[in-house]
Amino acid sequence: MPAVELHVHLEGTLEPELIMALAERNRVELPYADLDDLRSRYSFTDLQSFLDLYYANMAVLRTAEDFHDLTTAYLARAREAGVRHAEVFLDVQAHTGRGIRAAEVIDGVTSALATGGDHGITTGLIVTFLRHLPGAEALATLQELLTLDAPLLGVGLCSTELTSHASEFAPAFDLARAHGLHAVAHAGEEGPPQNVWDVLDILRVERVDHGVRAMEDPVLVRRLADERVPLTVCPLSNVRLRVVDTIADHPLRTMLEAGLVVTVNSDDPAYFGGYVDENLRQVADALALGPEELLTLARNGVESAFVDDARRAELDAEVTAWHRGLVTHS
Ligand code: HPA
Ligand SMILES: [Zn+2]
Repeated sequence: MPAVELHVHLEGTLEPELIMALAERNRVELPYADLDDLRSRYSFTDLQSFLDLYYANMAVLRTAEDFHDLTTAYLARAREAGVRHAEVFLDVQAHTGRGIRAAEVIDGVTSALATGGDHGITTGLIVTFLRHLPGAEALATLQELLTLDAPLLGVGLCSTELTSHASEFAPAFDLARAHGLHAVAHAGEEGPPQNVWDVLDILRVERVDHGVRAMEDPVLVRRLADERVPLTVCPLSNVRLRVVDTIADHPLRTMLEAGLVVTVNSDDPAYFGGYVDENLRQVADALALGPEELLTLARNGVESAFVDDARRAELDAEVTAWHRGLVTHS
């Protein structure tokens, strides 16, 4: 299925093998005996238990070349997964906070994203502010990125939902909007439906990342459906971070039936057991999604992407051709 990926953290595509290779290249001491020992840590009890490992592993990312290699590896794997357009998240503050210059990070990532065409993928870069850090630091980070003329598509918000209020980040989101940037935010993953209301009303986001817990609030569901606010859902992530018990318990089908603009995404595929193709396969199997439901998911991705009309028409044509083949051959 030709896919649009709207919720993937570049740092979450850092595969264990690349962690070990970069540790050696950069002479970074890791607290793991070997690859198997590292892999044995990939069992999570909640979002925070994942974030602890995710941030710790970023220690191996030091130079523009590292960020370039990470991004190139993602593009190659994404192409295999059927991705035709990807809007990737980058946690710039997780790197500047370790003494890496923002310019180093941005240079490495954007030089690789510029080769997306070689993989048949159009791309966009969304800088995600870290919600566990003060709102003033998000604002300062964006100001620096604007000074650097970083080619940004938008801004987002991620990390723990439980320790701060969305309003802290309003100045950063307002500045982003004033510069014509798009706005998205994680909400309703570990946090309650109120967090979704807050990012809609206070940060004025155009898409909600995750948003699965919106299902606990029927008035919110009606609003999201009426306003066609896309939700970038990540099924394997939700299972691995215990937002849902099993893939068969995932509310994705119910969300579609409620008229929500749901898309399927990989979040942190190196940590959660699969890229977007595997997310689609597992959710389709477990929830018995047929060709029409898969078509809706694919079309939702195209509708929700921050692309111009010409690119949207191309993506739409690919999806239509794929669906025609699927129906003809079934
Ligand atoms: O699933 C997530 N939630 C919040 N922050 C994140 N940062 C990477 N992945 C995630
Ligand atoms: Zn995420």
